[in-house]
Amino acid sequence: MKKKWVLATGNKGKVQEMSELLNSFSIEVLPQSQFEVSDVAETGTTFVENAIIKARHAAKVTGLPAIADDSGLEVDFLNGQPGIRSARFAGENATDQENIELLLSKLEGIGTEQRRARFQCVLVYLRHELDPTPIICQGTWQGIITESQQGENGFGYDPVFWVESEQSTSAQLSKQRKAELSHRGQALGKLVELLKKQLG
Ligand SMILES: O=P(O)(O)OP(=O)(O)OP(=O)(O)OC[C@H]1O[C@@H](n2cnc3c(O)ncnc32)[C@H](O)[C@@H]1O
Ligand SMILES: [Mg+2]
Repeated sequence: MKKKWVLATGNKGKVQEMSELLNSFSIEVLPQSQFEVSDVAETGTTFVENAIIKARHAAKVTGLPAIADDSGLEVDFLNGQPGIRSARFAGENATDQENIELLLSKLEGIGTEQRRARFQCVLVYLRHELDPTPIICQGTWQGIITESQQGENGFGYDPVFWVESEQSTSAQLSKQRKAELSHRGQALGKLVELLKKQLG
């Protein structure tokens, strides 16, 4: 029987982006919704702290190894905001749409240079709740915040994240292309390499 791990996220977009690659191992990586893991308060001040908090919580509740993602958008004009607060930029239970609208309103009249931004992603793997040596991987993706929304793919801020090399927003990229370029794709690639070594 395949071993099971838990993917410690409540975000369906992340589950989509991470499941396929992670499940190419001899391990089944299942989203935390299948184990009734509740969302946990993200009380850290860094992506890495929050990723550990989420992975540890899921490992504790399920008794299984856990992988978590903490990610967000840093905008130059906003001195790196919304950062770790990206999911809650427009309030605790804000929708993607509300967060995007708040971001565009804060950048009204601001030129391209100051609209530069980057997505950050930190992935954490814990073998168990009290694992003292988590595996930690990071990825960064540069872009520019557009003035209006374009594209239907992805989630979060993808419709306003302009990727210069592709001359499109992240929401106009295919799933495959986003995975090749994105912060999460980069972090995941590194994690998979390290896991392969660890699993032999
Ligand atoms: O905490 P979990 O349950 O994993 O789900 P979440 O959506 O709350 O995730 P985070 O706390 O890590 O917040 C990350 C936010 O940053 C944004 N974000 C992260 N990666 C993104 C991506 O690939 N495309 C667009 N927006 C992204 C998006 O708004 C996310 O909600
Ligand atoms: Mg969150």
